Order: sequence, then structure tokens, then C-alpha cells
Amino acid sequence: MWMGQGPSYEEVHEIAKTLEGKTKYRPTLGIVCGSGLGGLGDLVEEADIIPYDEIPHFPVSTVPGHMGKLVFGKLKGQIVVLMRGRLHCYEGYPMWKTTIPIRVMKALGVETLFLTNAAGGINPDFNTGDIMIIRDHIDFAGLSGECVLRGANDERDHIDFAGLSGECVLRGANDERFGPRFLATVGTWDDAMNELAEKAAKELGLGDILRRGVYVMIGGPTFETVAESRLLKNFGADAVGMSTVAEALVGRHMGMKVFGISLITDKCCLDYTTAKVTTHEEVLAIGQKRAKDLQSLALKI
Ligand SMILES: O=P(O)(O)O[C@H]1O[C@H](CO)[C@@H](O)[C@H]1O
Ligand SMILES: Nc1nc2[nH]cnc2c(=O)[nH]1
Repeated sequence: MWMGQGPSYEEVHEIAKTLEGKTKYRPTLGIVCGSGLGGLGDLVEEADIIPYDEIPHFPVSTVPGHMGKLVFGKLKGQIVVLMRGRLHCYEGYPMWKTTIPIRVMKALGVETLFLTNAAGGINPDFNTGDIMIIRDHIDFAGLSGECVLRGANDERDHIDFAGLSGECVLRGANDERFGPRFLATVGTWDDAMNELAEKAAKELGLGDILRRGVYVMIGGPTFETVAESRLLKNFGADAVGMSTVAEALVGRHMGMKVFGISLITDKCCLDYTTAKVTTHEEVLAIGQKRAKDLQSLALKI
């Protein structure tokens, strides 16, 4: 009997089988749309659209800017499956549940995973509207233990370590049919795909807003305090969000090629004198503003 967290290998394949009964497409590329970036779904031609709530055992999206639909179809002739709406731990799902769709993608035949997200800029050189190729990540959730940073506090503020962390998505019993117990994560983000993305962005004239950097995943749903942003900067993060890393790890666990981009939708505050409040509405608005550029980039890649 399966004693792990999350869907068993058999359940994942059962979901995939259901989907294969609803679409003729057999995708090899999987795309996950970040907050406000669902417009990528409009590029998919001759689409079969399947709402998450019509898929057995599938979690539903609850966040504005995430429609909760799987889109199967063609992108420049390539057969893709696109998640128009992702799932986040802060919605109340255990981490493993947020990545059921990634496991299902693999069962459908997907070999390459393209992850997109909206993120806060931690690197002071980053501007709102910049596009960051994800060179590496920090799995804050997976790294965390008990009060390892006790004392790293700023007296004017707090560090909500529990809120920042969560749990590693691969925690629990391991089924070797999915992947190995101990996953090496060096090289999670595919160099060749990153090169390709960079080349594509430059050819599109997006070179000036192109960055490369480290994405850190926190649990959310709180945006960072000033103290937390400083902490993340000291950790070596360039951008912060509440998604993506768990999906990348699950993708790698199953041997997928993974690459991704972050749209910097706001600048995280590192200084109390200039601190301003971030809102999800603002995040979505920047997504809208950059929608065309991101669509062109995705197509070119
Ligand atoms: O990571 P995506 O889904 O792009 O969304 C980002 O935007 C939301 C906050 O506005 C958070 O969910 C954060 O993770
Ligand atoms: N944690 C976090 N997630 C985001 N998603 C978009 N912007 C942000 C941000 O500033 N912080």
C-alpha cells in the first residue's frame, strides 16, 4: 500500500488516462503560467481546454489571475499542455498537492517544463517589468529547519520564519517509479534552455530588461517585511515568489528538463524609509503590461 504523501503512481497515471480520453494531443512540452501571465494560453492553437474541476483528483485554482484550466494544443506547431493557473501551498494545499499537475504532465509524455511566474525583485538593480531567466533557486521550504536563523532579527521588524518556510515537496515516502529518494539539485535549471531564452530575448530587443538570477520560493501568502527582504537578499536571492521551485523539483525528480522565467512585478523594500506596500493587483497589472513581450518570448523560445 502506498504510504507516501500525495497521489500514488497509479493515481497519477489514472488522471493522465482520463485526460487522454478528453484530448487527442500528446504533449511533450509543459508550460505553467504565473500570476497574470495566463495570456500565454491565448497563443495555443486548436486548443482543447479542460477546467481543473472537471479532472478527478485535481486541485482547483483559487487565486485571482489563475483561471484553473489545462490547455492542450499547438504552439508554433509543437504540441503543448499549458496550465492556465497554478496551485500554491498558501491556498491551503499541502506542497505535494500543488505539483500533481506536473506529475500528470510527465505521465502524459511531457519531457520539458517551462515555468513562469511573477516575482518581487530583491536585487536592487532589478526594475519592475524586468524579465529574469531563472539561473538557480533557493528552496526555502526544503532548506528550513528549526530556528536556524534565530537572532537574525531586526528590532524594528520581524522575520516570520514559519511563514517563509513550508516543507520540501519531495518529503514523504518515495516511489522510485517517479524518481530517486535523494535528488541532486545542482543543475536543476537547464543551461542550454537558458541560453536559448537569453538569445530569444535579445533577438526580440528585450536585452535591456533581461536579467539572470536566483529565485527564492517562500510559503506566502504574506509579502515580505523589510527584514525578510533583507534576509533573502543576504541569502543570495535576486527575486522572490511563492511558487515554481516545488514544480521544478518535482519535474527534475521525474527527469524532466526544466527552465523558467520570472517577471519582476514589484521591487521588494530593503529600506524602511522608502518601504511601500505591494498588492496582488499591482502584480497582475504588470503582468498585463508585459503580456505581449512575454508571449513573443515564449513563442520564440
Ligand atoms: O508565482 P506566481 O503564481 O506567478 O504568483 C506570484 O504572485 C502572487 C502574489 O501576487 C503569488 O502567488 C506569487 O507566487
Ligand atoms: N513573495 C513575493 N511574491 C511575489 N509575487 C509577485 N511579487 C511578489 C513579491 O514581492 N513577493
